[in-house]
Amino acid sequence: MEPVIDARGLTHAYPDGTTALRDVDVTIRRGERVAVVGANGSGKSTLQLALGGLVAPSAGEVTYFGETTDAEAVRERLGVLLQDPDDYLFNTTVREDIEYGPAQLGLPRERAERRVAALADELGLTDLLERPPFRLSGGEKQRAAVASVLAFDPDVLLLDEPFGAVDAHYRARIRDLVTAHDGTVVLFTPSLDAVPEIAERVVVVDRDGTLAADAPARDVLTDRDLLSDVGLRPPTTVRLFAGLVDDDAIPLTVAAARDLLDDARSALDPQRRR
Ligand SMILES: Nc1ncnc2c1ncn2[C@@H]1O[C@H](COP(=O)(O)OP(=O)(O)OP(=O)(O)O)[C@@H](O)[C@H]1O
Repeated sequence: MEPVIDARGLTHAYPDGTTALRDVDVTIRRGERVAVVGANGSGKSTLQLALGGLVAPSAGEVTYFGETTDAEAVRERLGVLLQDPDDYLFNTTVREDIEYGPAQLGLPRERAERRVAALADELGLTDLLERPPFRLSGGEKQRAAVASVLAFDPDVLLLDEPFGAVDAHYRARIRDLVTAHDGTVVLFTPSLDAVPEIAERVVVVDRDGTLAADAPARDVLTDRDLLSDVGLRPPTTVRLFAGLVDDDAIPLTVAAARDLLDDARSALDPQRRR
């Protein structure tokens, strides 16, 4: 598949001299679902800003859709969810915030309204649409911010911590919306539990802002030494099953873990053996 974002030699130092990224090469291809993981302060958000064209890196270059290095030219194809929901919610009502993207794209009013209504329903925002965004709880704000990015159906989603403040119910809803997204998804997160259900490939940012790995999700998520070196904890299922089963049989999701335990129980219980 062709690259939708291709970054070469990205290095970024903030004005105070903090170097957040060092010589990062990463290619995101059409339709891929990639997680970028790393400890707090490793440089994930800086990488998201650089890939999303919201920060000009000190060195290196990002090419979009094999066509251009000008992020502004492809702005409406990139859905960038920043870490802080307050960065999105600036209109008078939640409805206006979610409608903003489709309106900018010139989507016919009726289609935009249908899309906003469907997302509001999915994310439990229907009764909150006429409220000023600053009168929302933390989780509600996060859900509204996610809705405002999904509303314009961008080709590429770059999502920094979309699950941060939300409860388990809406975490699952957001995960389902993201996995159903018919495009490319890059998820930036310091927590690996949500990764297996979303990403097939994982990019690991080390604490010094270099890349420590870029490999299939299973290889990274079961590599306890690598994760420990970069200051990350393996997903819960990996911590539970590591050493009990072969690495390539470790379940990465709760559903896979349940299946494995159920099979083990059937094997142990003569009544249930077929
Ligand atoms: N505006 C800024 N000015 C100076 N340093 C910054 C700025 N923003 C981030 N940094 C520093 O750059 C490094 C990388 O930060 P970044 O926010 O990219 O990390 P992160 O991996 O997203 O962290 P977290 O998991 O905590 O969100 C950190 O050392 C951070 O303190």
